[in-house]
Amino acid sequence: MADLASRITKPEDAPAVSAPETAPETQIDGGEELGTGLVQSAFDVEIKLSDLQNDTESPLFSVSTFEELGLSKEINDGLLAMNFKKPSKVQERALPLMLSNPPRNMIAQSQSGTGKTGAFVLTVLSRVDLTKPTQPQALLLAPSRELARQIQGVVMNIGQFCKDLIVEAAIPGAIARDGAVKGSVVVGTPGTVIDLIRRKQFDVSQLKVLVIDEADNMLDQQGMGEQCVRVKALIPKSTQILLFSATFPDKVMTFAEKYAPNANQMKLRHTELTVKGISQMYMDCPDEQKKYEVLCKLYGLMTIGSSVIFVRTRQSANEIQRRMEADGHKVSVLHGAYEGGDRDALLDDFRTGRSKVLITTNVLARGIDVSSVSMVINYDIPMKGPPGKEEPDSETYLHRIGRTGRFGRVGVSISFVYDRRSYQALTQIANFYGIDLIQLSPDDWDETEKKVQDVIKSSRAKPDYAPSAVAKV
Ligand SMILES: Nc1ncnc2c1ncn2[C@@H]1O[C@H](COP(=O)(O)OP(=O)(O)OP(=O)(O)O)[C@@H](O)[C@H]1O
Repeated sequence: MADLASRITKPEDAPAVSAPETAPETQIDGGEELGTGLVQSAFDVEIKLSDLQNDTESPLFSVSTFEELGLSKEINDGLLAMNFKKPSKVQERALPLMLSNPPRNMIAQSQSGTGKTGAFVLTVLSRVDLTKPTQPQALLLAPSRELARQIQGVVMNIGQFCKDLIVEAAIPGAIARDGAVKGSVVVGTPGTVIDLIRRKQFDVSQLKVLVIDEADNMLDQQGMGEQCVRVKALIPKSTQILLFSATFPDKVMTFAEKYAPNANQMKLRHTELTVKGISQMYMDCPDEQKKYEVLCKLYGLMTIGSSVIFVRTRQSANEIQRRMEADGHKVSVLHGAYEGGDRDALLDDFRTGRSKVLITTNVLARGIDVSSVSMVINYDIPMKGPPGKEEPDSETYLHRIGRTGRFGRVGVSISFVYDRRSYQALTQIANFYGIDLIQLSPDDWDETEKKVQDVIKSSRAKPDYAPSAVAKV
């Protein structure tokens, strides 16, 4: 099998090989054969956040408690029930700014899996007047139905002691054609929300807060930007606008600042964006066809909890599923060609661990929070732009790998490269974030297994995993 270095010239600044750091002291070991060719991880994880949350350099660090942030008793009880003991940095810093009066807009950036959802959900729950339970007062927009449903779940969980809280989903199929949106909090996708407002099923006249999660993606003019502009035009001018994401490319940030004028801001530099708990690796595959063999070998060898395989197209997702199933692996596939109900059931199966491997496209690259995910495979390096003018998609890379390593956990990402173009694309992404990638070779499976297992058998990142991110408010 040819070495990548012998096929292409490795640039000076190519990802360097480095040994993964581990946190073995947090692990209680174990493993269980599933008889599917895949091995289920049965690590009983001891979750110990306190070390990370006491480290000033960690995005999970904070000096205060939730009580000190002045939240209501009902909300604090909800946080307690969810075992949220201390706020993360984005929660501690952004909340006081978002809750102050008169309300001011906010643009907040924080690494993947560091509690942005909690930050805006706490704001929403603090702002709604529950004496008007069916009057929409807060609208939360997300790019996919899966993320909208997930956020709806978080609002309901944190708000479980808030009497009369009704949280509606405005996603395709959720509201009957002649029905009305009757909840104080509404979580939806932009197209459905616009339809509901236009058909007068959704009264937005009393909205106080608009949250846009994954805001760089949502406001991108190539994507849902136009729809978000239309939503803004339909709601009261006084609505407080909160924009959240792990990534804000400069171009989109300029637009975000217009969309949410005079906003308080929490920004990070590119080099502060990666989560150190995620060991980023790459697999040097001999050629494109062999990528599939490498994938099967990985799954045949490893003890992996849950994992996500990202591919470029729906067709290749289906094809990999067909081949993996024919080879005896149990996998699920989810992409935009599936109907809403099927998508919900597929993701629910993955969340509950009924299925352990999810093959998907960029539709699930952002926001999805399944803490048991210990490995992410970039089967195809994410690219953006029109055919012929494609360039590496650094933002999507970061969001994809961010499906693991959630809130201080550890995980592995493995990006497959097989030729000069894919190698250069990955190199460009690594340089953008200033990261060192760990090289894996399909010629040395003992070493590959060791490098991967050393990381995923541990549970939490050590405090010194955390990036040197200091949010500037
Ligand atoms: N203060 C906290 N204490 C403990 N766990 C928390 C806290 N805040 C959030 N979490 C948990 O951390 C995980 C990640 O949070 P969340 O999904 O909000 O991340 P995010 O920053 O929105 O990530 P992404 O950029 O991927 O959307 C969730 O499982 C959430 O329940």
